[in-house]
Amino acid sequence: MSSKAKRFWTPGPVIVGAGPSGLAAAACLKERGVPSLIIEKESCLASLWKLKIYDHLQLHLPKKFCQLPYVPFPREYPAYPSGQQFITYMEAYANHFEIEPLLGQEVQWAKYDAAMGRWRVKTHEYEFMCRWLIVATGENEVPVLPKIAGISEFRGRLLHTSTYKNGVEFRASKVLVVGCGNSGMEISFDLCKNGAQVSLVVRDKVHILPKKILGRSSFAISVWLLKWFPVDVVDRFLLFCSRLVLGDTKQIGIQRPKMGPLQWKNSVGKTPVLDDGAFAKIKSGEIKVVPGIQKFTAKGAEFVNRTVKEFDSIILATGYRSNVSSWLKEASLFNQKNNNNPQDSYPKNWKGKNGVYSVGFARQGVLGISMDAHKVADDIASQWNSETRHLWLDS
Ligand SMILES: Cc1cc2nc3c(=O)[nH]c(=O)nc-3n(C[C@H](O)[C@H](O)[C@H](O)COP(=O)(O)OP(=O)(O)OC[C@H]3O[C@@H](n4cnc5c(N)ncnc54)[C@H](O)[C@@H]3O)c2cc1C
Ligand SMILES: NC(=O)C1=CN([C@@H]2O[C@H](COP(=O)(O)OP(=O)(O)OC[C@H]3O[C@@H](n4cnc5c(N)ncnc54)[C@H](OP(=O)(O)O)[C@@H]3O)[C@@H](O)[C@H]2O)C=CC1
Ligand SMILES: O=C(O)C(=O)Cc1c[nH]c2ccccc12
Repeated sequence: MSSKAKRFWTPGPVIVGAGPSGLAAAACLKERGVPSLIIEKESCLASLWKLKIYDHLQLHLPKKFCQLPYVPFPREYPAYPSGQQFITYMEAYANHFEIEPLLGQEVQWAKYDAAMGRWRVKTHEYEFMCRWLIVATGENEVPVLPKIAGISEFRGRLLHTSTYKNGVEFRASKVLVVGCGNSGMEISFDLCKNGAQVSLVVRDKVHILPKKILGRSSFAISVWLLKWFPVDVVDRFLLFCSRLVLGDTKQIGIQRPKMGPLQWKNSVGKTPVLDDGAFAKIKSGEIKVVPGIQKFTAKGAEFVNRTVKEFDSIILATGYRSNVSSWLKEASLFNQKNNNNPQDSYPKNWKGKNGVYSVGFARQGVLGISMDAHKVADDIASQWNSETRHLWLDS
């Protein structure tokens, strides 16, 4: 099969993935005069947002922190755009920069050919040869489905948050949500508003912060404070405000890590929950916090404290991982020990050896994507300007 693949030499970089990272990288390169080619496995751009996001999702950071390079969100957009508005924005972004990804082509493997001095990027139909490869396949590509004992015995409905759309079909039913990240909290809230009886598994320590403090985004306040104060001081401020707004989370069975929320995010990579209403439902008892699962049973679950409960549905809000190890054959940037994330931690994680780069693996959301895209484009453009342009003009 591989011998039949049509081969192409691309002058500029090949970008794998047409999500926000791929689009931002292509736009930044274009602004610097460097052409690029995006290869996308799905039949659309922004596939995470089009295929895996629930109906009521709003960006949890204010819009100025979620815009891609050069193009602000439309003025009429609300402070926290919806998932659909973010999709519309990305479509317009691609049109603006005339970015036309090659759709429906999954990259099966990419490896560096030292003899050619080129990356070989293979899809089912094509093989591309390029000087630079940009990995933009995202930190949230593959749903994490934990191997919990008895999971195949459960006779009710079992799904991951990536296929959850809304709570309507769960009305009046008993639902167990496994995992207390932003997905687990927001989906629990949605289910609760739709009349489901919700239990939420919190197996370990977690930081919950109010989305807003005195009407202002707690994330925006943190970014502002970080200009003047070290991160541990900002963390203490966030914890103080959280205590005032939410109360003591320990009293309802949710313990905080010893480290503050921003330090926790930077060192462990776990995003604090930005609470937008679920916590009040936990406090009122409408959402019940339950401990880790010992095993699933045909009708429900047994928990580590030996209690047993029945459920109609189980929703795994257990997060996502990257798929890079399945297709990228290189070890300078991504390694398995580090959960397939770039091995140098932020902010040194965007450049590997032989012309491989990453955009969107800094665990910093869209803001991190924009920063990576500029740095990667600057680096490639300086090489493009000094060597490649002459080669192509001469030939
Ligand atoms: C539910 C949810 C809500 C979020 N909300 C926010 C938010 O409010 N603010 C924020 O800053 N961040 C948020 N994030 C984080 C979010 O993942 C990123 O900000 C953003 O989508 C990452 O963009 P990306 O382009 O790096 O990855 P993705 O959006 O995942 O795009 C990667 C693309 O690569 C493609 N791809 C993967 N493998 C291959 C392959 N082998 N060959 C070809 N194509 C491939 C995929 O199909 C996909 O289109 C959220 C994440 C989730 C899951
Ligand atoms: N509105 C928005 O903008 C939203 C943004 N997001 C973002 O999307 C990304 C993904 O979020 P999310 O999908 O919540 O994933 P996360 O990885 O953030 O959270 C997964 C949760 O599942 C728990 N978990 C994993 N395995 C098990 C298990 N076997 N038993 C019990 N609990 C388990 C984890 O607990 P533990 O810590 O113990 O491992 C963790 O609390 C994040 O960056 C998030 O901020 C998500 C939703 C909405
Ligand atoms: O949505 C995400 O997962 C993000 O990574 C956005 C983000 C970056 N830094 C943060 C600190 C606190 C809460 C969210 C984020």
